[in-house]
Amino acid sequence: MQLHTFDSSAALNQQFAGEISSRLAAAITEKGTATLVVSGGKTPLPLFKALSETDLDWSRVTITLADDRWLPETHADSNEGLVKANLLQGKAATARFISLFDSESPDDAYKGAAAVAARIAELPVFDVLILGMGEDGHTASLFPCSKEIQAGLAAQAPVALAVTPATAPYQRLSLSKTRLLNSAVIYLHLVGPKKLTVLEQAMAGQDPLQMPVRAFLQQQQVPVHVMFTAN
Ligand SMILES: O=C(O)[C@H](O)[C@@H](O)[C@H](O)[C@H](O)COP(=O)(O)O
Repeated sequence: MQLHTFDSSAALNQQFAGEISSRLAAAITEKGTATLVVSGGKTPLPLFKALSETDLDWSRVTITLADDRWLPETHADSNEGLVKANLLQGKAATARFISLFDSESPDDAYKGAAAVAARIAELPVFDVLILGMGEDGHTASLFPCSKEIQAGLAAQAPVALAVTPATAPYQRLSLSKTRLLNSAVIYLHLVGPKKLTVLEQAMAGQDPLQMPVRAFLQQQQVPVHVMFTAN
C-alpha cells in the first residue's frame, strides 16, 4: 500500500483526476475500451466534477459502481443518481454506465442480485477501481456488521451480492472482494483526519471480518494507492 498525502482536496483531486484519465487513456490505446469503477458517498463528489471536465474519449469508457443502495436512481441516496448527476456530465456525458439496480425487483436486492451479477460478469478486468472507506472499516458495501460479510469476502463469492448492513440504511448491492480485486489498480480515496485514524487501525490489525477494508489494504495481488487529504 502506498499512501499519498495532499495539502488540500483541490490538489488531491487535480492529481487524482489526471492519474485516472491517463490510466483510462492507456487502456483505450491498448484495448479500445476502458472500465472505471467508482464508489458513492460524499468523498468523491469533487473528483467526479474534475473527471467530468477532463479530456478523454469517454465514449469508450464503461463506468459502474463498487456498490449501491437498492434504490431507483431518482432517490436522493442512490449512488447511481449521484454518479449520473456529477460524473456522467460535461465531457464524460458519453460514457456508458452499468447500473447495480434491477427495476424488475425494486423492493428486494436479494431477488435482483443475480440480474446485476450477470451484467458485471460481462465486464473485463477493471482498469481503475476507486474505493471509499467508512469509519467502521467498511468499503464498497462490505460492512463488518452484515450477515453477508463472510460471503462477500470469500474467495469463491459471486461477482455481486445483496447485503443488509445493520448500521446503515437500505439493502445494498455490493461487488464481492474477489471481483473488486480483479482490477489493474485500486485507489482508496480518503478525506478528513478521522479517515486517517481508521486507516491506521486497519493497518494495525489483521482480521478483515472486523474491518473489511483490510482485505484490500493487506493483499499483494493488486497495487493499492491511498489518496488522502486531511481537509
Ligand atoms: O455507497 C457508499 O456509501 C459507498 O460506496 C461507501 O463504501 C463509501 O465509500 C463509504 O461509506 C465512505 O463514505 P463517505 O465518502 O460519505 O465518507
